[in-house]
Amino acid sequence: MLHQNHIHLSRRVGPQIHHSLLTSQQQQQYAQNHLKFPHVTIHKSTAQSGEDTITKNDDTEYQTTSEEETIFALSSGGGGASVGGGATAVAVIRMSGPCAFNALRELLSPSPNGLSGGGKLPKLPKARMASLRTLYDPLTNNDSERRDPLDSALILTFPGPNSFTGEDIVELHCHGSRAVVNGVLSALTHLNSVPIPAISDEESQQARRRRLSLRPADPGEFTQRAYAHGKLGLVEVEALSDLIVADTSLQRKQALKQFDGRLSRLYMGWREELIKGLAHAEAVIDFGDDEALDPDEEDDGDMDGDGGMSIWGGISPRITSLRQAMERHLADASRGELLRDGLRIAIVGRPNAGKSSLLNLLAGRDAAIVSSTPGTTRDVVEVILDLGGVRCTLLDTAGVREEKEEGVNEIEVEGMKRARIAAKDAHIVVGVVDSTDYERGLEAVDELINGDGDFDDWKKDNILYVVNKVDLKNEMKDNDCLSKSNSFGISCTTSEGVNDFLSVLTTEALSLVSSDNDEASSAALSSLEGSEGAVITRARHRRHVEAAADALGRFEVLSGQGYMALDMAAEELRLAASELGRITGAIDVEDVLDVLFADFCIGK
Ligand SMILES: Nc1nc2c(ncn2[C@@H]2O[C@H](COP(=O)(O)OP(=O)(O)OP(=O)(O)O)[C@@H](O)[C@H]2O)c(=O)[nH]1
Ligand SMILES: [Mg+2]
Repeated sequence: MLHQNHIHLSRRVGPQIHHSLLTSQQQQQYAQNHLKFPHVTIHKSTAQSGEDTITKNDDTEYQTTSEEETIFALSSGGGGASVGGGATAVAVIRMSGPCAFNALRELLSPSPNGLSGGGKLPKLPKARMASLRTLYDPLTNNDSERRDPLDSALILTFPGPNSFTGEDIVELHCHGSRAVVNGVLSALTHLNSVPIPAISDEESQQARRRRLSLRPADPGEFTQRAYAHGKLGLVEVEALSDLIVADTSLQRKQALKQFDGRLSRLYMGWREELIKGLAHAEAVIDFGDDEALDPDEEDDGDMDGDGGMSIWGGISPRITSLRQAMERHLADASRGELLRDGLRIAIVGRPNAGKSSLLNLLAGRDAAIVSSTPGTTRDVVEVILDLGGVRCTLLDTAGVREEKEEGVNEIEVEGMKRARIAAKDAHIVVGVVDSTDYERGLEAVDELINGDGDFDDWKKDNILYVVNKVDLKNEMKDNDCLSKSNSFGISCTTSEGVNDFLSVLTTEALSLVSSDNDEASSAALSSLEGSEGAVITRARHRRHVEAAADALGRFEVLSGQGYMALDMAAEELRLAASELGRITGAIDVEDVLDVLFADFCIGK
């Protein structure tokens, strides 16, 4: 049976295979130790196709990708509304998998019998060289002499394993109209079921179907295959996902920094250090401390709990400095995560202060209703802004005032409740005060911030006061109501003062996400070459680094207790190493993958 012992380079075992990173001997050991396939040998590719082969120990050969289905998708915009976007000049359709080149040959064939007609096989362009070719429609009525042209397209082929997915890839750069894109996608979908009169016997029909079996890709499936074939690590996959959805320049820069591998290098470097410590522990367990200590290793004079030399030798101080590096890495005020997720800026204040007017002015469009009736805004209105490269969600909220004031109804009360929640969840609060009703306006903002015990103290530093409608009261500029250092006189009607306020708001946003001045963090990272500027960008990474640092803290206590606690101390090192391995995908991360790839768009 051909597929009986086939290794599926699929989501299930994929994360643990990194061919490009391992020597063939390591790969073999990996397969035997981790993949539980002791009966196979992995050979690096020598074939022109470049596909690795796996030999079963009874010498039957399998191609690693032969059982993978070939997938295709529209990878760019274009194609019109029916496939999720407006028409563009060019649309890129990608195929990946063992049938990709055959499918391309079929599209290049003008004969109504396609490849099965016995005629000359259409030549594929040279690998990685663009070529302008006519694509023919295999769904053309069979009575015609020639298939109908589908498009004149630029074609590129990337033979595996030197491709994004590690498989054979074809890129069709077509014209971006709905008719062309739908025509090509439909041709690929039906390729294996196109009736070919030249083939009469069932067996040949089946063989043809196998050669041309394609299906539409799932979201993120190209990247998933790249990961399964060791082309990308987990942290790089996450970075790619961030890069695709980046809205601002700083988000793009952060994603690119992570994509170039510096964050992976940091975590892998730490993990290697821990594994060295573990090897030391194994040696002590097996041979006793005299033999375990490396004679070249400088003894730091560490004392164990019994007053003798530590059985951990030079390992203990290294682990301590590793834990400290992790703690510095963690003490970054979540800047990377904030930049990735974006900041929330809530505009609050009394009704009629001009909150919606300010939101509209900053957004450059009439996103919220403005009216002279107090209590106009009820629901929270959100607009996305790019402030100096920081993605910010600006939230306009209902005006807050005493519930017993005249005219307040239950809908407004609900609106005020939502305003309080928005302010509490925001990273920056902008309190808008009407200059003609300054005292009450300021009181309302202060009550919202100080009245609720839940309001984080740190956030009280991130409040900007905007005294609006200065056009109505010019003497306001000298009035003491602008005495707060973080307050600005503006007019939404004349735009006076708005630019000054915007530049301070931008500086404030940048200071929350910037790590440039963060000496602690850069000191933590510069110890590992090439990892400068690597910051935590996801809560998932933070959880694992925290757990690793905790384990190292416990190790430090246990390592001082001599032989008695040797096993337990080693276990903490193992735990810390596996937490770091979970970040990079070196250790099973099945649960993470499902969520991560579902976040990708189709075609990536
Ligand atoms: N003269 C003057 N009028 C302004 C200014 N800003 C806003 N207004 C007016 O003030 C009124 C209230 O403005 P909104 O932006 O709706 O106020 P709001 O704070 O959103 O009010 P609620 O949604 O009810 O809480 C409108 O009539 C605006 O035209 C300003 O700078 N100068
Ligand atoms: Mg409003």
